Amino acid sequence: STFQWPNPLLNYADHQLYEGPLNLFRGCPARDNTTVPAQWLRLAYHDAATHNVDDGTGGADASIMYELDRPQNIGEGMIASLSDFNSLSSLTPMVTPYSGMADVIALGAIFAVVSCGGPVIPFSAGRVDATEAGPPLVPEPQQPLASHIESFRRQGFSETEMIALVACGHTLGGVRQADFPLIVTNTSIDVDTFDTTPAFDTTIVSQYLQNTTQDILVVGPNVTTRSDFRIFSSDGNATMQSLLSPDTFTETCGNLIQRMINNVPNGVNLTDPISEPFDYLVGDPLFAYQNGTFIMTTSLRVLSPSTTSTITMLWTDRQGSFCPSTGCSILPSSTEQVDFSIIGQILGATAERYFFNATINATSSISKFWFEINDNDGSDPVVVDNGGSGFVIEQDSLFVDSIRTQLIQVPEVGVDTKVVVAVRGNVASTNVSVIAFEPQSSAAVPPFLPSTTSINLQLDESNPPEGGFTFFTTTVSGSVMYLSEITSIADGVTYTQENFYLFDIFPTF
Ligand code: HEM
Repeated sequence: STFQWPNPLLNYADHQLYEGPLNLFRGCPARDNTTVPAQWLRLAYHDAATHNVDDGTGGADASIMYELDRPQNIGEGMIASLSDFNSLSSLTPMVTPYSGMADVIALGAIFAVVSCGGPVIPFSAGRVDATEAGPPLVPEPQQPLASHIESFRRQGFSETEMIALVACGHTLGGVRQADFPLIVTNTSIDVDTFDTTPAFDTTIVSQYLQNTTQDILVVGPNVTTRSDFRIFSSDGNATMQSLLSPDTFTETCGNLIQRMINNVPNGVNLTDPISEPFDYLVGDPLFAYQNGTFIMTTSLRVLSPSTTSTITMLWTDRQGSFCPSTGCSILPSSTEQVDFSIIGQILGATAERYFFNATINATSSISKFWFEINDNDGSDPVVVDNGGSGFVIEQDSLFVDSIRTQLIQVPEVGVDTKVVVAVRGNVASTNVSVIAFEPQSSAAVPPFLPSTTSINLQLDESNPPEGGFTFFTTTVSGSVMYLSEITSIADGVTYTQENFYLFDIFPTF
């Protein structure tokens, strides 16, 4: 599939699915006598369950961050899961200036299922985070069947789908005694697991049908809270019978959980579902100015590369006369095999990432770039040119200087980042500002919200003007990962750049 650059949201979706840090939780890891994936999947259900098809409100919107004091959301897995997502932001941003925690919770459900051996669920990005609690609509075990049927109808699921979705959810994890003492009455049990395997598999179904189930919501001493029994048996076990087939279970659960996490309020538009890595993924170009040249660095991830291929980056200059008519060109400076997540591996993806370090005449500059892949086997080279337009450099008058921008070690604090922005023109009246975006929250408990700070930059004393550029600077905390907006205003002319990912500059950090 084709990636049209720039598209930060789709780039984020591909990165999270195929190269992201949720992959650290592969292999269905245990925690708190249940599993991390069980905790993530329940969190995602409770976030999405507030969806109301009748009026188009609620759903997968991270409102769960404001609803944890409700009895329906009791359970230590909730805070633990949200804390997982918040602390991963110290490695790589989970929330970004253009995407929020609701997308992360949905990604968590996808990784949860696959981590325990379930299907690969396609991901659509673009959920919008709520800023307050939604209606208290999560079903509870003591409620009668009719209220569960109505609750699932409101969430957009038929009675058959309700049966299946509950079985898909309750193939993972179990019920915690401390939180549900009226359900798990045996105080020597910490978590009473729904079935005998931690895996995302049909054991929940087969043990139920064989009457060997240990699911406490089926066989518990308290009849009132046997909600799984009432739900599973509500159609004479017809749906449970059909789910005995591992293929049916996998396909049904994949589809239903995908619909569950895509239940968003009206007016929220999700991207098309992503079910495979993009064929070619370009890295956002970085610029630095040095002695009359621009150093532009970028990269290209190529899926299923041929071992014999030569990859060339080409570009045209802004004046139209400096580069030859075929374009200026450069070969990669280095390459690296892409380390795909469990999801990428299941899809059989292999890829190589090629890094380019172009030295560009700063006067004639660069207007656009593209790539050519020649397999050297007589076939025509493949041109990767963003659907024909090339990767267009909109302006070369304002950029974060990727060489002058540096990490500074601060004893006992960690690191700060000295940000240096280059602005064309030697104008003392230039006003340069950035919005610094920190994805990780320092709060001890949810809601975990990113923070943004507006900063006016100062003239950089240690980087005097050079080659028609003036350099402006500020020092930000090392936990600032994006400059969500960079703006310069000089003599009535405004330049802006959005969503600059600062950590592209320090790839090994
Ligand atoms: C009528 C509907 C449902 C009821 C009454 C219900 C009830 C419960 C209860 C009481 C627990 C124990 C929670 C704890 O001790 O922390 C639980 C756990 C769980 N539920 Fe449900 N549930 C329902 C539907 C669903 C659905 C649709 C899903 C997902 C598709 C789901 C996924 C889970 C998971 C994964 C756990 C295990 C959590 C862990 O081990 O930490 N549930 N459920």
